[in-house]
Amino acid sequence: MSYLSLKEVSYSYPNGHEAVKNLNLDFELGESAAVVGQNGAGKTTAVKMMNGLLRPSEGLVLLEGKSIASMTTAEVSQYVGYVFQNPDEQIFQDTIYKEIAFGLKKKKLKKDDINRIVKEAALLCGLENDLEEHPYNLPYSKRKFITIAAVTAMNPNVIILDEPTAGQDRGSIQRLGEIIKELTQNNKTVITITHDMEFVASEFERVIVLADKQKRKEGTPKEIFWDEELLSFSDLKQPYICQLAGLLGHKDIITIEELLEVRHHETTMD
Ligand SMILES: Nc1ncnc2c1ncn2[C@@H]1O[C@H](COP(=O)(O)OP(=O)(O)OP(=O)(O)O)[C@@H](O)[C@H]1O
Repeated sequence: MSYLSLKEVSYSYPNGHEAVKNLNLDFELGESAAVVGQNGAGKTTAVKMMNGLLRPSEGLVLLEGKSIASMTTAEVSQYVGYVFQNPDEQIFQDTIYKEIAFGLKKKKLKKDDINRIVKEAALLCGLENDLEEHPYNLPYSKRKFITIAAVTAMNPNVIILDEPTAGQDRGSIQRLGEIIKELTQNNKTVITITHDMEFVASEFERVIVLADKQKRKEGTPKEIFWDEELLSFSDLKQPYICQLAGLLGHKDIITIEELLEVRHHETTMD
């Protein structure tokens, strides 16, 4: 049994627009998965159903095999945390410490425990020196990390990140990769919506492709980014390293290390 599942899930918005159709997905603890697809494919709608922000029009969302239908969104979010695409929709306290500590205080944890957890989450997200700052004194890119710290501090088993690399520089994208690694090593599941194919190729074990409301394929980055028919149908771009490998006449390359290895092999064969 998977930790989190969508079973034959469909969703129509109140105006009647169907955004997700007959979606089946299973997630295990400790895995990282990227959800990709063109604008409007249904990615955000699908992940919002995973933590109860939206409720399926048809089908079931299961946590450890049990339907979440009778749970409140607040109850589901103890297990499935959601980091919004825009941090400003999530931040509402006047210091970073208070923002990260808010949920922990609601849980009525002891002050020492709250301090410890806030410090750990801040360290993970590179905010350890900013705890007394007003969130809006920090740039947008850092505000995203405040919301990641606030969600991870609550220790949910599943963390959903919506477009985490948008507006981030190279160093911050690297930090995001490290955060995802650390979380999965701690047996957390990280599900990330992203349009950043370089990030997908370098950080994720599994890629789920949505197109026109439905799942078109799931697989490893190699299985996804070398499926030309899928890329064209789903309007997805190959990561640059795949494009470069293709220009050099190689297929099934997904990392720079793999490309260097085949090139090295070729030169030593000459
Ligand atoms: N509140 C809403 N009411 C009606 N239709 C909506 C609403 N929110 C989203 N939609 C529509 O549902 C479809 C799926 O939207 P969704 O945001 O899930 O796609 P997405 O794959 O996350 O897109 P993007 O990459 O642009 O964020 C789109 O056609 C969108 O216009």
